[in-house]
Amino acid sequence: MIPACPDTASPDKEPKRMTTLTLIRPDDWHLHLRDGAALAAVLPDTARQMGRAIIMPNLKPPVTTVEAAAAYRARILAALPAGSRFEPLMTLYLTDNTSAEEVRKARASGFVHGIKLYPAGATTNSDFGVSSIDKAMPALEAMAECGMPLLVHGEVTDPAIDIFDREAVFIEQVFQPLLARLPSLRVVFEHITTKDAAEYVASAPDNIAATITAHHLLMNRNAIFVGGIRPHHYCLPVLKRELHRQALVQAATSGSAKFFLGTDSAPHARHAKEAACGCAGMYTANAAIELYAEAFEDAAALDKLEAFASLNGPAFYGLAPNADTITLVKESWTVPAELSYGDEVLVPLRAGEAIHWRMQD
Ligand SMILES: NC(=O)N[C@@H](CC(=O)O)C(=O)O
Ligand SMILES: [Zn+2]
Ligand SMILES: [Zn+2]
Repeated sequence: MIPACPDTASPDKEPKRMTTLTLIRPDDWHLHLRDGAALAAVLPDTARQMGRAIIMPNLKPPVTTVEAAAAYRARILAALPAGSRFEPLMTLYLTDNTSAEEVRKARASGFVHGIKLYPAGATTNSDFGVSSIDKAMPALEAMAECGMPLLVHGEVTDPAIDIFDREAVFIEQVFQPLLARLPSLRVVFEHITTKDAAEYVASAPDNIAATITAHHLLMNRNAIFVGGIRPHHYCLPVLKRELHRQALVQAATSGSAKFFLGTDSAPHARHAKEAACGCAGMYTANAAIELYAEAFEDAAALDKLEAFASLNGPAFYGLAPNADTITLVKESWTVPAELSYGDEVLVPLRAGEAIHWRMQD
């Protein structure tokens, strides 16, 4: 990281304000790109900022085979802007029927970098998810054997469990028993939202890591209800109390290599969000690194951003960091009120509001 300070005219009078920030190009370790016209609409946003991204497999139908992942990867590459060097890192969607053979095939493919566990019914397009860990055991054992990371949406789905407690209960009921059975399994606890998860991951062995979204670093659950119900602030796992937000900020800025950037940018058309039963997911890919920069700056930890955004993820996945850099400038700009999304429109996080960092082209 090469911070530059233009306040050299009065070096003694003012505290150093960082106004440009050059980072090794970041990667997004948790991204939803969708497919077809939606894919074509959102992909350029991520490709502009990120070197690579872990592409979530919750399409309709989900990406459950290496063959389907190869075809999806080809569609992503075909939709990239000319000259882009963005690399999609593919994942498979774990089901009760995923075979050990498919896991080994995925490992051998070289382009499948993780297998995603969605508890059935936990989130958007998760109906084909795992109904019980026992059923997925042959696949999970093969993953532990061949070193294939398990990416986890860590929420229980029991309707009797309060929605704000579903992540903490998942740790107890699913995560701990699973790791007791397969202690060498490499696991990414995706989009963690609680102090419980941050502490659990921090104290777990090195094969356990976590992604953290920008929105969970920047907002607490009050943001869902400011002056009325805010469907664009609804995502899963749902935003939590301020004490949890603070614990996530602490984890992300702690310098621990276990935590890394995963936007969980999850586009849904405006009408699907602003509805009687609105979809879960926030769109942040258009301003991803800027939103993280804000969160790190608020925590006076901009010096920790590069490791979180550009180094810890590749290290966990056994990849080299990107070879080029990006530069952020301290400069306010207004997020568009909406973005085009195929034939529809999409409302990004902070629509119509200011963001105080801007990535240079
Ligand atoms: N995060 C979300 O609220 N939604 C994601 C699914 C997910 O990551 O759980 C989506 O695909 O829309
Ligand atoms: Zn999820
Ligand atoms: Zn997600």
